[in-house]
Amino acid sequence: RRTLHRVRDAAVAHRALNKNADAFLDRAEGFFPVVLGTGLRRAERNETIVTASHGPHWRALRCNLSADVLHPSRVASLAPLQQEAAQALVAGLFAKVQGEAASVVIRGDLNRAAFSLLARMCFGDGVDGHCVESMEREMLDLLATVGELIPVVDGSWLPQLLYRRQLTHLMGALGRQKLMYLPLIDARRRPESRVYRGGGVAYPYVDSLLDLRVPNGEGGGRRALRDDELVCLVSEFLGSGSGSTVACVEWTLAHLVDRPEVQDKLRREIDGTDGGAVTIKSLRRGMPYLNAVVLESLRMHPAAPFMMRGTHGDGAGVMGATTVPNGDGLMVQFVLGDIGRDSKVWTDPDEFRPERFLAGGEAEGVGPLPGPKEVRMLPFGIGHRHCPGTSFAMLQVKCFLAALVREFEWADDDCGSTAGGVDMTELDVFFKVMKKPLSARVMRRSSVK
Ligand code: HEM
Repeated sequence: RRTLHRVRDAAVAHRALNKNADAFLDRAEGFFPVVLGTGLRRAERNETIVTASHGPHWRALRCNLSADVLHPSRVASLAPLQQEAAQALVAGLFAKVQGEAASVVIRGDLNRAAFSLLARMCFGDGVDGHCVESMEREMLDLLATVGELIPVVDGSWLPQLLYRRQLTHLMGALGRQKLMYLPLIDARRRPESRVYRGGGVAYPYVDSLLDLRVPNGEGGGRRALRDDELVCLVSEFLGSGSGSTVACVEWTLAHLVDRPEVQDKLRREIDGTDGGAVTIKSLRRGMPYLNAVVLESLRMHPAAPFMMRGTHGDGAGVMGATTVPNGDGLMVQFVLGDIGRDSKVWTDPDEFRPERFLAGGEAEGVGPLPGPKEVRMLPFGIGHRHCPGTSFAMLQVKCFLAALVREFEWADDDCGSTAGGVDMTELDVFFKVMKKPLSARVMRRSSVK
């Protein structure tokens, strides 16, 4: 069992993750419910990128995703797919808002759009829509169960005894995922599936995983990934990529509903860009206010509530933990929401104020990832283990928001709000989500003008 230490302070995070980065390269073993549930010994475990220890296996998995699938230069080629997903999201809302306005709980629509895009990137084009829906349902179920377990998993084996029901449910969900994913993975093994016809996904994630050879441990040489490993990696891709972007878009919309003047200002920027047709080019060229709005949202509500690292000797010293029982090491939990609202670093940290990220603002130059000189927020982590989906996710969130704000006006829905406006209560489960899903009054702009 390891000792758990929580970091809520930006300066301590900087001391650990920038100044002593090498001591914090590892994940905290045994912290992840899936690992706890399977209970496999490390040598047999189906590691994902998140769970793998720093070393050659992790490096092979991570390089494959970040260099072959999500490298910033590749993200440009995924942009048309993101645009298509945004258009499908808007079309779905048009269907819901048939009159002038409607009350909409947006989370489900966002999740469908984000998940379908990732499923396409994962398995290629042509996966049946019902199959995608079933995968999405199972993923939501899995994330909900993992979310129940995360607060109680502390690196010991006790939760395995106390939370048997949730662990059994988790194993069932993983088993059902396996049944759904394996036929789709097998389909990608057929040579004809590798013919790229243009206009779709050029190199699906599954193809990259099938081509990958990972170090064979003590046996030496390299080997292909086992079926169970492929299933876990696909699950990680679909799960970590969808819920995170959905949470970020939902939180941002909630603030736009709460602060109509911010929404108007954002809409003016969007309307003024390329005649209102927001393209990936225009998003990449700038749109400083949209960028500021998204960063402010991520500062206050980082989609991943915590970031886990494991450390020993030096790292434990940096944390001020001089006595670590049994020399087992220290599990360090960086509380990302608290770090982004550290009052020693931010003025009025609980206020949604995107202007702070604009030129002349207190956070001018602060981006999604911190530089080596200071840590002010950590929405995508930091260092070697920072989120490999950062560029892709930022683009996707902006793409969805730009489309939603261009086509609709978003207002407070009386039924869904408290007397004080939108209910911003947070719930830390697998992701940091709105405790009460956003319900907004959505008006088509054509009917507003
Ligand atoms: C708004 C969206 C997202 C947020 C806020 C987010 C946040 C994070 C954070 C905080 C970490 C931990 C980083 C660290 O320990 O330094 C992480 C890791 C990771 N994320 Fe994301 N993420 C997002 C989207 C995505 C997407 C779209 C994907 C892939 C499709 C992805 C895949 C991963 C993976 C595989 C890791 C593990 C990296 C490693 O351990 O080497 N994430 N993410």
